[in-house]
Amino acid sequence: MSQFYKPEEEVFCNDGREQQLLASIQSHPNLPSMIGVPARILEAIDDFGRNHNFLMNVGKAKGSIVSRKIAEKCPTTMVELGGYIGYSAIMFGDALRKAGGKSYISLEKSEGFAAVARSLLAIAGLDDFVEVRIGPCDASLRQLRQEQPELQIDLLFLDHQKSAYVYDLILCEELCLVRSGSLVIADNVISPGAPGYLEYVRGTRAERATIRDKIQAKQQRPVTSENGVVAYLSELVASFEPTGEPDGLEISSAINTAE
Ligand SMILES: C[S@@+](CC[C@H](N)C(=O)[O-])C[C@H]1O[C@@H](n2cnc3c(N)ncnc32)[C@H](O)[C@@H]1O
Repeated sequence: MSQFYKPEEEVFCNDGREQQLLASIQSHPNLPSMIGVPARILEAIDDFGRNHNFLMNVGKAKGSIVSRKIAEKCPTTMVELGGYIGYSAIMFGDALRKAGGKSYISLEKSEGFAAVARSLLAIAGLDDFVEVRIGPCDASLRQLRQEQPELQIDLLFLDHQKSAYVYDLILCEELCLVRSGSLVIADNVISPGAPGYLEYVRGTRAERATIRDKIQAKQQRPVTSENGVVAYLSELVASFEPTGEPDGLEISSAINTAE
């Protein structure tokens, strides 16, 4: 049996595999031992990815790096952009709950994927801790800000459309959801890559202001001040996709250099 997921092919999601995954877990002979045990559900999802069909999950290698960061930082609130079938929400929701966190919010635009995620989170016993919100994440982020004016995202996990990372991070800054003290972790910065995002988080203050101005003008968004995020201390942590392909996470701490 391979240790890696099946390779990613041209069609890599939304062809019924997500519902097959859920059905395979719901009819699994070991289902009783998975109920309320996140690690066992993750193992069953990984089994499906190895033996049946590729799934675009963060996977064990990169996931354990993020879980360690959660244990170190003990965030109160964590938000992920791009939840898919709930693999990262199960892994990181479990880590966050163990670290004493209060809330994990998973933003997913597809109703079908979100439905699978909610079912798997319920089996894992995390449905009262992880909230799955359906819709494009920019709209969900605005909605979150309206509902919770004081909310700060302590740990933001970016794992949706790679070209949207930079737009949505800037939106989080504009909404003061990401501010000094927040940690931002971006997946897939090597494969398939997110060059515009890396340019932003690794840029100087002036370079970041130029990128922000361009985006705000292009999207006709109101130009806002920096909200205290003056710089990111950013590092690439090399790792692997669940298929075995090299990849990496960009881990960026938002800091206020005036502090
Ligand atoms: C790579 S998958 C996420 C994998 C998940 N984080 C995990 O590791 O288990 C990317 C997901 O982002 C979702 N997505 C893409 N663009 C989005 C957007 N603008 N808002 C919300 N979700 C989005 C896709 O539907 C897909 O489910």
